[in-house]
Amino acid sequence: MISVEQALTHLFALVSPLPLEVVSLGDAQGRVLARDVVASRTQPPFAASSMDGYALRRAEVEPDAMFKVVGESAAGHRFEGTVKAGQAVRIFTGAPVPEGADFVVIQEDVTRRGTLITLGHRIADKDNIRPAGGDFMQGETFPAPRRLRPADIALLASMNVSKVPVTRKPRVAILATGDELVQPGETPGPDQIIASNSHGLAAMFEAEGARVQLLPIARDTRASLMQAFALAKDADMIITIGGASVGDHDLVAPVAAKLGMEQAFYKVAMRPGKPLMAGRMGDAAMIGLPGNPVSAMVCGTVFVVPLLRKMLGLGEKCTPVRHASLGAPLAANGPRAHYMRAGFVDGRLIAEDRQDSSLLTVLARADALLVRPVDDPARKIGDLVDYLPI
Ligand SMILES: Nc1nc2c(c(=O)[nH]1)N[C@H]1C(S)=C(S)[C@@H](COP(=O)(O)OP(=O)(O)OC[C@H]3O[C@@H](n4cnc5c(N)ncnc54)[C@H](O)[C@@H]3O)O[C@H]1N2
Ligand code: MOO
Repeated sequence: MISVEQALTHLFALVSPLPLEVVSLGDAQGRVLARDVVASRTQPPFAASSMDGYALRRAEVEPDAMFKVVGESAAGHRFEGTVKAGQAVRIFTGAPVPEGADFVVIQEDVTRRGTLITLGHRIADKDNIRPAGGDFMQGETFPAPRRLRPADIALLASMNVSKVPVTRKPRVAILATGDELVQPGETPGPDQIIASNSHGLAAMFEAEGARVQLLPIARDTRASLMQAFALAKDADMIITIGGASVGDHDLVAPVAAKLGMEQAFYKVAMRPGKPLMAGRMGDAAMIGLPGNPVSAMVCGTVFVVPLLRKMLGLGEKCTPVRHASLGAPLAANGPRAHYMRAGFVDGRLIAEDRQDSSLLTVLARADALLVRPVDDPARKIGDLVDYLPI
């Protein structure tokens, strides 16, 4: 058995960053920017008013000063003239500040009669002008790699970038195996259960930016497994679920080997998730996840998600652990790293009582995987522990 860290090293060696594709801005949310993007314009492109009011010369601002309003500058329609001594231009938020003006008095501080305005007694120092290029300049770089968030999309739009170079989505084929499995919505026989893992993992990988292909459930025969693998031809990564252990019907490893899989490792010193296997299978990375539902989801979180990030060009990093203080004591851990389902109560982390790897209700209500290192000693309330948010 190898450690979680050793397994991750082997796994990273199985995948490489994928090529880029160009998508329209409307399709860029959540995608990973693959190349630096350069602003094709300056924003704002002119000095702009940040308030509705009157543009005039700062040097003339004094209590009760009077000005003649000689025109208007609105957003999209600038005042073409120059503001001269004793003159003001009606101006609105976002409008270009006219030549000659260097100050905007907000309209609340002004009394207007006809074309004349009188300033109030106290005018704040703030000029209410946004300088040209105050947000960004033409030629400024928006750096890759970066997973694009809504605010990034707004910024790229503002830079007049309408097409975005992003890393192609990793194509992940998920293959559930087992005679006992039927799809959600089907009617299971008396000895059957619903295939849950493929759907949980598909959701996890798609949230990370993968395109998931759910293969038909393979029965516990070599022929059925072969057939299912054959459908995964275009995949960058093949994930099998179940059939990874030592039972007579655990056929994934021998069938994968027959199909040319070069196994990088089998079995990791972790709980849940011990019977994990991985290797190269043709052009794809193949990862065999254990069948127990929580084991499959934990392995997805700890191993597959970091690989997808590497494929997306986000670098070779395991998901960083966070720290929290314990809300209940923990017994000493054994020789396998333990990823315990745990929840926050009043800001402190408490491990669930039941940690069996079949319990999806426990996983679904958990906030975190509390990470216990190999041979971690007993812990008391208030001790700092590592966790992965889920
Ligand atoms: N003698 C031993 N028995 C087992 C060992 C061991 O070391 N020696 N390891 C145990 C551990 S740990 C795990 S985890 C499981 C993993 O076994 P497999 O990967 O071969 O998985 P299966 O036997 O096919 O299934 C286990 C369990 O999970 C259910 N399952 C499978 N696929 C799905 C799915 N897609 N959705 C929902 N549930 C699924 C399956 O019905 C079984 O209940 O082996 C232990 N045994
Ligand atoms: O270690 Mo198995 O992966 O729990 O239940």
